Amino acid sequence: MISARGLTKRYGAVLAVDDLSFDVEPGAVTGFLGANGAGKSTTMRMVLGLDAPTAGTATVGGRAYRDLPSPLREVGALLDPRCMHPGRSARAHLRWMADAAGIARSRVEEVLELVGVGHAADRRVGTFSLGMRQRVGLAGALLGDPGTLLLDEPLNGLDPEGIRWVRALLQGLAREGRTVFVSSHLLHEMEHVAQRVVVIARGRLVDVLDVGQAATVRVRPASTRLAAGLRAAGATVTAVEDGLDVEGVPPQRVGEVALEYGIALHELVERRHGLEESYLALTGVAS
Ligand SMILES: Nc1ncnc2c1ncn2[C@@H]1O[C@H](COP(=O)(O)OP(=O)(O)OP(=O)(O)O)[C@@H](O)[C@H]1O
Repeated sequence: MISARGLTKRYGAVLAVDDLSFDVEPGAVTGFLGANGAGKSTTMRMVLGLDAPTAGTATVGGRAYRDLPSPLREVGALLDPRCMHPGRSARAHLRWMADAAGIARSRVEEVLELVGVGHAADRRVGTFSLGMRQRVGLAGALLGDPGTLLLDEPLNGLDPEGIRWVRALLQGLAREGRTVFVSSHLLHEMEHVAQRVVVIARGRLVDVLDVGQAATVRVRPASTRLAAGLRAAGATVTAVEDGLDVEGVPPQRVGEVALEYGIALHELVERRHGLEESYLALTGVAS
């Protein structure tokens, strides 16, 4: 688990991270969503001990990063993939990391294959596209088979196939019980990869949202008899345009109630509450 408590970072006049507290639980992908400059990278750098907080603490499994006995085996990180040495090959880059952490070189070959860069392992990283560098960066994060992953914008520069692949990889890692924390400034990316999302704006916590939990069933026609029947069945019903929005009962139950009342439905659609609605509502309030 990653925990931030009162985490604050000031760069001169800029308050980059402002009294941020949140937990990232194992077993799920947790998104870290905020506009450019909201403070995501600074927060991740503080968790990784690369920046010292002005105030507050950040811990992984209850310890500060610098106190972890074998950091690369406990925490895998992907920060800016443009920071790799352009003259080194992907294999040399990963071997250098593995040697520094006492990890067997055979593991380098495993992660190269895992991220799909095996065929280009001896090419200089400087010749790689951003998407390929992201894959090498991910390989580096996975090298020590860590229980916790912090990935800063890992989908940047990937093509649609690459994005689908990373999503599946991260969800698989979370299912194995790992803690996976992934930042993005793009809402729809988070909606498809994360189960929970920590939302920040201007360095402050806005909210922690569950993605796609509650659902609304939209039915037409907007029959008052149907609305009464659904309420009697325990639903919350709101009249909208030419239909009804029904919450609190599953779609099958809505269909059954309509049948009981002899009402022909013209439409019955389940809509998961999108992160977008919550995000816009929240950031609208916050701005
Ligand atoms: N080393 C630094 N010195 C001065 N200001 C900094 C430094 N690093 C970050 N900042 C400022 O702190 C704020 C937060 O930046 P940060 O990079 O953490 O945001 P971010 O949410 O990761 O944005 P992006 O999505 O653009 O990467 C910004 O105003 C940025 O200009």
